[in-house]
Amino acid sequence: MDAIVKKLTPEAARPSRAEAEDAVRTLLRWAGEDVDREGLLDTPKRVAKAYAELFSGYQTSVEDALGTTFEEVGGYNDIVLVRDIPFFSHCEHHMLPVIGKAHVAYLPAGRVLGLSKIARVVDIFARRLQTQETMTAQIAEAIDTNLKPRGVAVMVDAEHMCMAMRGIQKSGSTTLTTTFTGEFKDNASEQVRFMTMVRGR
Ligand SMILES: Nc1nc2c(ncn2[C@@H]2O[C@H](COP(=O)(O)OP(=O)(O)OP(=O)(O)O)[C@@H](O)[C@H]2O)c(=O)[nH]1
Repeated sequence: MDAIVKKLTPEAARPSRAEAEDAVRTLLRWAGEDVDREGLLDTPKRVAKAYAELFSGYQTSVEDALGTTFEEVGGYNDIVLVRDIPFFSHCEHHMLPVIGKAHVAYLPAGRVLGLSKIARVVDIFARRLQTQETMTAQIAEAIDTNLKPRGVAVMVDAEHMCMAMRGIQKSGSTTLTTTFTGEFKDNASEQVRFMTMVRGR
């Protein structure tokens, strides 16, 4: 999966920071701005710096983030759910913000992940351009591949600014997507337990 991203963005073909700043100047001029006015002089630099952070998922490897797993010595083998993981992403269609929460669970098969690693995986994919559906599936696939648990369940609940700030202009509406693998996919009662735990307070 990461190999695909690297193929799309080979380091040698990556534009320089100066080229990125020039692109920002072009967009500002296209929007009708005077790029030489004092308030905008450092804006291209700031935007490029912000993009480096907002799209840092391209520079981060899922395998590295999930590399460390621990043997579960106490015999725990039930659902591990990390819920309400907040994220900021951008849709691949308009490059406008997608703001939401991810709920990620797995059924261990002898090994467990550091809890923070689950949030790291969410951030890696959130910081790449894609659809919400793809992001949901990729989080599940990454945990499945690297941890090899009995099953993974991922739910993403997000508001898309491309639907709120422009176009149809429906703010407050959120989109829910789910991906289930293994025992979560095969067993409807495991899905229900996941949903109940996500909702329970
Ligand atoms: N399925 C899906 N659609 C998305 C996601 N993010 C944005 N979109 C949609 O992508 C679609 C792009 O549609 P287009 O008709 O090509 O673009 P557009 O003219 O800007 O569309 P409008 O938003 O309807 O004005 C829109 O319907 C968006 O709501 C996502 O994560 N998943």
